[in-house]
Amino acid sequence: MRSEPANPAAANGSSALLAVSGLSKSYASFGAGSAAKQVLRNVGFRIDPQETVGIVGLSGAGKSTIGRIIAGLERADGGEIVYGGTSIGRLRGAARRRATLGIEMIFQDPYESLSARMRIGEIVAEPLVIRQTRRGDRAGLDRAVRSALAKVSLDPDRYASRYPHELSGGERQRVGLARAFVAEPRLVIADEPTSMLDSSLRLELLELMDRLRRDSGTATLFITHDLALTYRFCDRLLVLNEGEIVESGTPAQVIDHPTHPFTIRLIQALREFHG
Ligand SMILES: Nc1ncnc2c1ncn2[C@@H]1O[C@H](COP(=O)(O)OP(=O)(O)OP(=O)(O)O)[C@@H](O)[C@H]1O
Repeated sequence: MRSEPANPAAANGSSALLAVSGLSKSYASFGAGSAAKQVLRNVGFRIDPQETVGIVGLSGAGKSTIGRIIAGLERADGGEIVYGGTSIGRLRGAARRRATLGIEMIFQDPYESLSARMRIGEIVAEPLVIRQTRRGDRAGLDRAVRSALAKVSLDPDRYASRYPHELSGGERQRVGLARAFVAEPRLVIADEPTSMLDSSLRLELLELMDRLRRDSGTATLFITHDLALTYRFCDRLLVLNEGEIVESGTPAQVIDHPTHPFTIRLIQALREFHG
């Protein structure tokens, strides 16, 4: 089996943007006699600067849990996360926020991920306000927001003062991209960013995300259940099965020469689906 080193941080932590090792997570189960459900087991991988790494797996495999733990929205039970040379897994509150300022997340559901009470311009400005990069420079902040909206093909004059409910799903996900990239992040975690959109819009949005990340030199963790997409958008691929990484490599290595029985089944299913 091709796999990541057991401890990627130790293997070459100095050049990795993100090094995750030994990550484990369980959720409590409800009901009499229910044992806790382990959703991640000894997960380890690294992401280098500017690299796009895909995580594929079936629904419930634990993909989103990995993204949410790295983004600080969940806490792991065990393991280590080193980001930009700093161990962030055990940091809390302001220290965690400071250490992870360069990490942004794009969520699956464009209907839920944008604050309903904020105007689009405010939503896009938020990462800059949090980083205080344009403190006291209102004109500079407006310029940055307008430029971010223009880069996702949303006319700032038409969209900046609207509210999310006035936009279509595709437009909202463009706002999500503008917000994620406005402050030139070092790492974007994209959790199934197009799975709620019509198939006609999916590729367009992913190509836009790919352009934004290339232009800004941003690394990406691309979470998807669609193996075929990783071929096009990922430098490396991790296959997650029931909370364990069972295979990793370039998409060509993994898809053309799978070695783990789960990956082989996944690829067979993909081939049958696409004829
Ligand atoms: N807050 C939670 N409490 C209890 N169980 C949870 C919680 N969050 C996730 N789970 C469970 O953990 C498992 C992994 O969920 P996760 O969302 O990470 O999977 P996924 O691979 O992203 O799936 P999908 O592709 O369907 O989004 C699932 O069985 C899910 O029900």
